[in-house]
Amino acid sequence: MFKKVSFVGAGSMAEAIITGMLAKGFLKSNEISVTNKENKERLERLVNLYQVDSSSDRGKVIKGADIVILSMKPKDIKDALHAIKGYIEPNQIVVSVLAGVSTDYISVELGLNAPVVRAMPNTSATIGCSATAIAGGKYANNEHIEKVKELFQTIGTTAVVDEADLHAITGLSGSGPAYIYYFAEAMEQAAKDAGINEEVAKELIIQTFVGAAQMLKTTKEEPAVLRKKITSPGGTTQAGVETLEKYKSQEALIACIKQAGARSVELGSAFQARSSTLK
Ligand SMILES: NC(=O)C1=CN([C@@H]2O[C@H](COP(=O)(O)OP(=O)(O)OC[C@H]3O[C@@H](n4cnc5c(N)ncnc54)[C@H](O)[C@@H]3O)[C@@H](O)[C@H]2O)C=CC1
Ligand SMILES: O=C(O)[C@@H]1CCC=N1
Repeated sequence: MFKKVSFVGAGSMAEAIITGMLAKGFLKSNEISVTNKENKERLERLVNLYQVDSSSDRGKVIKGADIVILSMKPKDIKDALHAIKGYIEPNQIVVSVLAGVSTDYISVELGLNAPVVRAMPNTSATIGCSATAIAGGKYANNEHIEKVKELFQTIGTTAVVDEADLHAITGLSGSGPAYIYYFAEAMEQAAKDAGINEEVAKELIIQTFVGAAQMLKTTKEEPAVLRKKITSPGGTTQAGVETLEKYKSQEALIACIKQAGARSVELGSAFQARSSTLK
């Protein structure tokens, strides 16, 4: 069991994970400790909403934690690592949810052989529905990975992957909910254009997403097979999908996911360059 989990960075991803862990009763509020950079309001928000412990004293936040979760933006990682490296205790697992930044970079900047594990969750963690990919760095053994898995299982499903795959996975399931919301926005606009009551449209759209996701999960049928079952020859679905094809929508979505993965590589390579100049 965990005694304490600490967050360095108190933004939306930290909040999503905290909400999920508390909702599952994985930890009590006072077993979660959070620190942030300058944004005091963010810290206050988390303290007021979730009664977690917080401090601007990084040593205090990190002390006694089983897991220290790094949850700042990639641009802030170097400063953050330098500010905490003096406080990391032996056997503490350092978990990074940052897009692109490698475990090697984190180990080099920390200057420690601490076990570093990367996790790529998504914001559905807020309601216990994240899809989290997990990869261990060179100092992380199976036991460390299992512990991190245990934590992230409280906020959804987990999959242990090779670190090299995390770039593509970040573009797929880390950013993934945003693509679904983008699609939902388009459906809302189409309903509005058709003069459908906003509340009615919202409910219909949400249930359409939930139902389709449940169909994929429950029937385990291929998406293309499920789609064909809806598509009557010469019917409405065919007319709709043909329009999607006219706009090359599938190509656009594939390019979108690849581009997001490529951005993760780009973010990561900037950090690789910096760490190797330090060696
Ligand atoms: N938002 C998302 O859907 C997902 C985000 N991520 C990753 O999570 C990380 C955080 O993303 P968000 O929570 O969306 O960002 P955010 O901007 O909401 O939060 C980042 C927080 O880190 C704090 N911070 C900056 N420098 C710091 C330092 N030196 N020490 C302590 N705290 C510091 C900032 O004050 C801010 O509150 C990013 O690296 C992102 O790649 C991963 C998966 C999904
Ligand atoms: O947009 C980003 O960079 C982060 C990583 C995955 C989701 N959000």
